[in-house]
Amino acid sequence: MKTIKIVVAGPRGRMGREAVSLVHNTEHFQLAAVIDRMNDGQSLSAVDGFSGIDVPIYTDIERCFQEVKPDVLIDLTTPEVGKKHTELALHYGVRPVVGTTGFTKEDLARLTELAEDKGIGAIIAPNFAVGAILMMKFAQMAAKYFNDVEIIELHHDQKLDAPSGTAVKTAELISMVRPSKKQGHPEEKETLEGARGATYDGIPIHSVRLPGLIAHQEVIFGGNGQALTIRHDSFHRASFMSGVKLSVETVMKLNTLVYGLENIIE
Ligand SMILES: NC(=O)C1=CN([C@@H]2O[C@H](COP(=O)(O)OP(=O)(O)OC[C@H]3O[C@@H](n4cnc5c(N)ncnc54)[C@H](O)[C@@H]3O)[C@@H](O)[C@H]2O)C=CC1
Ligand SMILES: O=C(O)C1=N[C@H](C(=O)O)C[C@H](O)C1
Repeated sequence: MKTIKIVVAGPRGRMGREAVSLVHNTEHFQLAAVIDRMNDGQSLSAVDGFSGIDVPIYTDIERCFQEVKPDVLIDLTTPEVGKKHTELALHYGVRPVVGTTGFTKEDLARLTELAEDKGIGAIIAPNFAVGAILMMKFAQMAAKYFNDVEIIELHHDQKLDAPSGTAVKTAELISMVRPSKKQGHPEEKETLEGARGATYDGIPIHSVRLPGLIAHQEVIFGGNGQALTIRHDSFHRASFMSGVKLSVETVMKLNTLVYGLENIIE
């Protein structure tokens, strides 16, 4: 298999550390450099937790792309930075694999157009865990039979965006198959603002943030005399890494932007 030359953005983050380890330990992947906010020009091996991983750190992504000429960028940063990085990657002909969440419909439309213009692949995946993809697919299946549904997503308290990318993606998949509907009593009123959560196409989404959690989601369907709950839990960020590996391998064969791993997992 041809070696894929990879740059990871956000290497010191919770996900970035796992991704650096994945790339470093995968035979046909080459970790060529990392992009961080500090330590420009130093070796990653000098940073705590990365001993033996001797690749350069860049704080300037454009200089990194010009000098390193990677095949793939793995971005695990923050919503605003992730959008900028994805755009620059496409501009430089580097295929982005983006786990960073917080992209709007407009962002996705713009990036899809850019990938088309450049004729290269890109993957933006709100969740890389295979169990989470199945949860979303099962929820879409169930929505054909149950019109009433609410999503509860639960994450660690350091998460920047709410609702989670996974919750938004789940609501999008459900709204593709169920008729648009306003749920609950037509005259219901919130006596405390936010009590009914956010809504996507009439689907309430509730976000829980607590220390100790990693990434969890329940999709609850209610019907006549019954309820169906579909739940997924990530107890460790290793749960996301097989999806990152598959995305890097797949993005090399694509020439458009794919949003969501459900589109590449059979
Ligand atoms: N798609 C998926 O399966 C998953 C996606 N995520 C998403 O990944 C992103 C990162 O999550 P965590 O690792 O938990 O966050 P984190 O806060 O631990 O890490 C983010 C890292 O990005 C770095 N960063 C910020 N600005 C930067 C810049 N300009 N250049 C380079 N690095 C920069 C920070 O220094 C930090 O180390 C979030 O958007 C999160 O929602 C998280 C878990 C799974
Ligand atoms: O920030 C996180 O941790 C996660 N973010 C992603 C999301 O917003 O859906 C994926 C996973 O839930 C973990």
